[in-house]
Amino acid sequence: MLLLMLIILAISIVYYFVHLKYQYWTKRGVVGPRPKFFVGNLGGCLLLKTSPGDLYSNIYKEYHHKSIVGLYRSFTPMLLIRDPELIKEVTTKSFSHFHDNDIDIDKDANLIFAKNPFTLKGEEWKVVRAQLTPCFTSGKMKWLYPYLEENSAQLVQFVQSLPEATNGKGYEAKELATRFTLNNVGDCVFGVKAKCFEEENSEFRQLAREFLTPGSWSILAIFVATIFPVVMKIFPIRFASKAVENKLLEIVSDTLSYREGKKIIRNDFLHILSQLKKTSKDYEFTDVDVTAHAAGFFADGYETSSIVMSFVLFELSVNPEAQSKLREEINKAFEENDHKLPYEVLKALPYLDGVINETLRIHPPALSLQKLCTEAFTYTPKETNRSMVIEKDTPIILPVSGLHKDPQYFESPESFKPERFVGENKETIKKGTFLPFGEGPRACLGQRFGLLQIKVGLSYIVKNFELSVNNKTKLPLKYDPTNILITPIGGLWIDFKKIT
Ligand code: HEM
Repeated sequence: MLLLMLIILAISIVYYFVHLKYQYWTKRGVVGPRPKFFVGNLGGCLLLKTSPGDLYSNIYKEYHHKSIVGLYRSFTPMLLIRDPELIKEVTTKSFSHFHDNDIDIDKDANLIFAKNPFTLKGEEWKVVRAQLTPCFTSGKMKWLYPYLEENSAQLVQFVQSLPEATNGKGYEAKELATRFTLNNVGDCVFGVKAKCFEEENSEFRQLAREFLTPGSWSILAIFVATIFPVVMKIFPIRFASKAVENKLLEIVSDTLSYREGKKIIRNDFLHILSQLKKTSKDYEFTDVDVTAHAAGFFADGYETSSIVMSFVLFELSVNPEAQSKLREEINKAFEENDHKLPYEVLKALPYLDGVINETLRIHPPALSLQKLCTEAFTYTPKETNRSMVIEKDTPIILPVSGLHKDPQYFESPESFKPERFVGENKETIKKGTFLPFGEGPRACLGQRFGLLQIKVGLSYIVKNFELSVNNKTKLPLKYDPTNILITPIGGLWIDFKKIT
């Protein structure tokens, strides 16, 4: 009897404290979905039924009349922001209150990722971000452009050589785009030929398969770290296997020694990084930094860009009018420039820009972003007019996909309309509602390079092939719930008809 009473007492105490924990947002007048014991609001993600990005998009839609929504990650209160004004505060105006991403990684177990600006915090992030920013100036992109053009010409030859791409069996767009972007990072980051068109299992393709590829360990680790950052503090989870990390480090140090020995100067990221070693004044930039950042650019450089490129190919296939209009713009640019596509001309093509931005709106590779409140911030939601304090260490969710599909900001959000991002229309897009690259000081560092490689590869493809969707593509598209970056279930299969 006594034992039973003790058990009931223990359960009641636990229940009381759990109840108290889950009162956090109610006490502050913030509404949100009811949390479940232990998992809070992320149960669906843990059961792999939904990705965090899709979960936040659904919550965004459900609470359409609210500026903020209170959620719980296990017992930790976190805040989903719907109000674009508050998003502007978080990303830009009051950046000093929210300067970190909500991710923790074990530095000893992750040599490469631990140096990536995305995972760095506070002063360390500031220093590294300032060091790496010069790698992505417009001038540096111009240096790299010839490599991208050469790989784009090879991309066309590769598609032409594939019987399945042209005989109605279809070719998977992500596979195609990954081969292309890996060749680009091989050239632009390491100065090495990645040979992803020539060889089915080239060294780079193998590396990529084990690194940030859907289903690989690194993707799973990122998934766990995103949902439960605390796990990363307890277990030294690796984002890339030791073998992959060593291989990347070996490629960089071999190339550097070869260049030094032969006195070779090649205009690429590796050269820019090794120059930083000589010019960095305030903070020592070591060999390890050069190597880790080059390897980091490899990781950042191919996956997100190939996702975007594959979705652009898909959207053009299902929107033939947009495809024709884009082809017209590209053909004209080639004709007016001696059958070439110079860097300045490509950069200024408005419809191409619109097509890519509209694809990024409908299919942003990161469906949501996670920030951390680093200094308390006072906010007054307009619907309650009651100010509340966002406390230090509160995780903040920016529901990118929810905002991108909100009819309040993008009329008929399900329709593919590149014109939204062309000319004056672009200026009417409300700040804080279009976030494919994030926003403010912490926005994507490699945006210029990512967009450039997509633009040039796409221009060559659209000039040479008519695209249509192959019936192996499962429509309507569904994203794999076990991935952080969007991955369409079954792939995006495209037919390519050569334009003669
Ligand atoms: C179209 C392709 C790309 C997309 C859609 C994309 C998207 C993003 C997003 C959403 C973030 C997070 C921003 C935030 O936290 O607010 C990010 C960060 C970052 N990206 Fe990209 N990215 C792309 C290509 C690249 C490329 C090609 C590189 C480098 C070669 C790169 C390097 C980085 C780095 C270093 C960060 C961390 C920035 C920081 O925290 O200071 N990205 N990217």
